[in-house]
Amino acid sequence: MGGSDSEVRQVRLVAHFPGVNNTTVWSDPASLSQIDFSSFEQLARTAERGRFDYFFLAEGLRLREHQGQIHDLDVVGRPDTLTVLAALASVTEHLGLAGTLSATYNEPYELARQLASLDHLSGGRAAWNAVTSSDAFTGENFRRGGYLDHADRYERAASFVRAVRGFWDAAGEGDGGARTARYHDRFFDIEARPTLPRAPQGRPVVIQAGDSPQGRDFAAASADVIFSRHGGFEEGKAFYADVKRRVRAHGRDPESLLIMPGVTYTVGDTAAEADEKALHVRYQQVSGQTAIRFAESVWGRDLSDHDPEGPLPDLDPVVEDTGITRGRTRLVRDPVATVREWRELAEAKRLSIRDLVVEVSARQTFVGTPESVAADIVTHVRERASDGFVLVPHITPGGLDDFVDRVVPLLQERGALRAEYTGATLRENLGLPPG
Ligand SMILES: Cc1cc2nc3c(=O)[nH]c(=O)nc-3n(C[C@H](O)[C@H](O)[C@H](O)COP(=O)(O)O)c2cc1C
Repeated sequence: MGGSDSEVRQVRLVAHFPGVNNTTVWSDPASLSQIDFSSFEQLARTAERGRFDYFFLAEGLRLREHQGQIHDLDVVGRPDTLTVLAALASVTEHLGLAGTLSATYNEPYELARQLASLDHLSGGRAAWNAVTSSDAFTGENFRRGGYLDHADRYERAASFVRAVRGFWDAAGEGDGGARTARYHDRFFDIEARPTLPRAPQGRPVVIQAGDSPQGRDFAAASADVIFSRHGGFEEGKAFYADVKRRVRAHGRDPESLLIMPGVTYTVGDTAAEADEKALHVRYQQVSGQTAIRFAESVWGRDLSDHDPEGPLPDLDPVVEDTGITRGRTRLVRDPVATVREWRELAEAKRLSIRDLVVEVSARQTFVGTPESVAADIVTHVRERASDGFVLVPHITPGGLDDFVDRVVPLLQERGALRAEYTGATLRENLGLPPG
């Protein structure tokens, strides 16, 4: 991508269909169903109008729980990833279609076949976010696969991705258009021939999301794209440098792995208006009840008798895994240190529980006028804090409209975003080497 330093580096853009958490302001009348196809279609069409690289679905294979009850402060439930993407293939032409599918709970042959099918149906636009899935209780839904330790999940994922790629490669080779691919290791014992011809991309695009050293190495060894949480400028630069170093250590061209942090944004006519809007959105995202549940997940205790508009609980967190909140991907690793930091912050800024949760959990990455947001995005990519962004809107499904109408044209004027799609496949549009 990018080319010489005098050229403007191209910004890669991804539209994240909002998940079932409180990033979306579900109480806003503009927020519609997270299940109806019309919502997926609207967001995908908007992304394609904005010349985004791909549309992206996260996945949760079990409903979130809090204190043994379904966590129902936001919306609950979402349809199957591949089914939605297949339907979207018929209402879009160029947009990539990326689905999160767990390497812990699926089977390589089946998934390789499903992704190859999506690649055929969409004319070369399929992508797979190969996650390991982080919570043991999801494993209860999959008795056969069960749950694995963190390190085992990455070992299985590496073996899984190798097998999936092997099946993609075995298509179109050998007698009758396919050769037998064999995988025998600790996790798999498979000998199979693909049932489809070679996919248009050969190998559909593989994305990785996982932040530990093992996760980063897994991506450095085998992914085309990383979906990260490091959207801020300095943390983004540190993450970018770390991952590209790992990519080089695996003997790969650093440009062959794209780093795409998830970010949120608010645009306004003036900087002051954008700041005001952003703060308003944050308090809508974090209701009093949401703040208490968030605090409970860190303290590991019932805090329902606390006033969200009052001071932080004068209690120590319960350190052992109480399972009070299950099914979130973002868990605090060290509750004692986190609570200590929060106490200091709350005292210094005189924050209530709700103010504190707003402060630590829901800050938008880009806030400003369309001009300043476009300039910030170009700066992040130029300075290698990222190769682009996964935009997570706070309204479902219309939340990308203002970005596409107001920021995209400015990125195009600066030469940082394509005016038209030029590649035949997602891989080509992303500027990745052939699969
Ligand atoms: C940005 C990001 C997004 C993720 N999205 C999902 C998801 O949609 N579904 C899922 O099952 N796991 C998801 N995960 C979980 C990871 O696959 C992984 O299991 C978890 O982060 C633990 O690995 P780590 O210690 O390497 O981060 C996500 C992780 C990250 C960092």
